[in-house]
Amino acid sequence: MQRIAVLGGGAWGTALAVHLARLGRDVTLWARASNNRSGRALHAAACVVSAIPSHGTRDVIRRARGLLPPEATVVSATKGLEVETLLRVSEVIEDELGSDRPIAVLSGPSFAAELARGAPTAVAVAGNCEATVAAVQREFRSGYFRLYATQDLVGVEIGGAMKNVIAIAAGAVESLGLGDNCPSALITRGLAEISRLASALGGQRETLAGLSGLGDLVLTCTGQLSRNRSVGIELGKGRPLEEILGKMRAVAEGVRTTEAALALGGRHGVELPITAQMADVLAGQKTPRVAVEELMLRRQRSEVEVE
Ligand SMILES: NC(=O)C1=CN([C@@H]2O[C@H](COP(=O)(O)OP(=O)(O)OC[C@H]3O[C@@H](n4cnc5c(N)ncnc54)[C@H](O)[C@@H]3O)[C@@H](O)[C@H]2O)C=CC1
Ligand SMILES: O=C(CO)COP(=O)(O)O
Repeated sequence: MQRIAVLGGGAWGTALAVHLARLGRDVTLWARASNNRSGRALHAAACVVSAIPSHGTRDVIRRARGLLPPEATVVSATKGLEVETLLRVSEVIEDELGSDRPIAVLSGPSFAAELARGAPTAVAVAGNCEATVAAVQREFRSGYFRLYATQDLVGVEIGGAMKNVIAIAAGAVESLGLGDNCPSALITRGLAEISRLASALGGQRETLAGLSGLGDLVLTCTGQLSRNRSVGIELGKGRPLEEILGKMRAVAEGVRTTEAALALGGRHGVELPITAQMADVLAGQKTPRVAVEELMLRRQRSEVEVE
């Protein structure tokens, strides 16, 4: 798997390309403004890493389809859901490239800037076939990058997508200056909510206790580099969403994922109280303070759910 093409010239695509180049892989980075040479590099790729934001993935993969060798592995590094279809990103890729295509998903606590400078980082890798997962584990690992294998695509992708929703909430709570109890409760009940949705979709609850669940949730809810958390911080200051997003150059996936996750929960009869409150906050229908009050006054219940 020496020849690798990375789709997406944003922070994450660039960090992964830098990492892979450091490992001696023959890497081409495809960004929106790329020329034909980068397009042609897809012909020779043994592996294609997709780090396009979720809303652009289908279009980019569709355009790359004719250029990709049939056996090339596609590794999704995107964290989100397709709003129009409520599909996970690996499902979007499969939809476009067919179910025979080897597909893997990389997700876990991994700020792009930290991977780019070689800070120790561990992630989960899931896939539709064991050999594909093992190959990605082997090809991407380094002294500072470690990959844990799993077959649970659903758990890994729902964990990666949903943590961004809770991170926006964590940022908002931080802005309100409510102390340390409240963010801790938010992370814990956020994880319960993510696990509930993943489980209803066929994922394993244990996956959500791992790197692409608890691990990434803690990082994104508390890390200074998180864009999603920073959106929440600004919302907590009373700024309207359009103004916040208008000033941001990078993608905050949690904004779109909130709507998609809520719809997915509705479709599968899964209650997502924090996500539902965040949807109202993002729509400007409620302040973060009112959302916290309403969450606190919900009917009290057992902590552990019996399925
Ligand atoms: N930045 C990070 O630390 C990490 C990001 N991710 C995930 O990676 C994905 C990409 O994030 P970043 O690279 O950080 O975003 P970014 O905001 O830094 O860059 C996004 C890139 O995608 C391109 N783009 C935007 N819309 C597009 C479209 N419709 N079609 C084609 N290209 C489009 C932009 O031109 C830009 O090059 C997201 O799903 C994010 O959640 C995952 C792990 C870490
Ligand atoms: O996914 C990430 C870290 O694992 C990056 O989070 P943000 O998109 O909130 O910056």
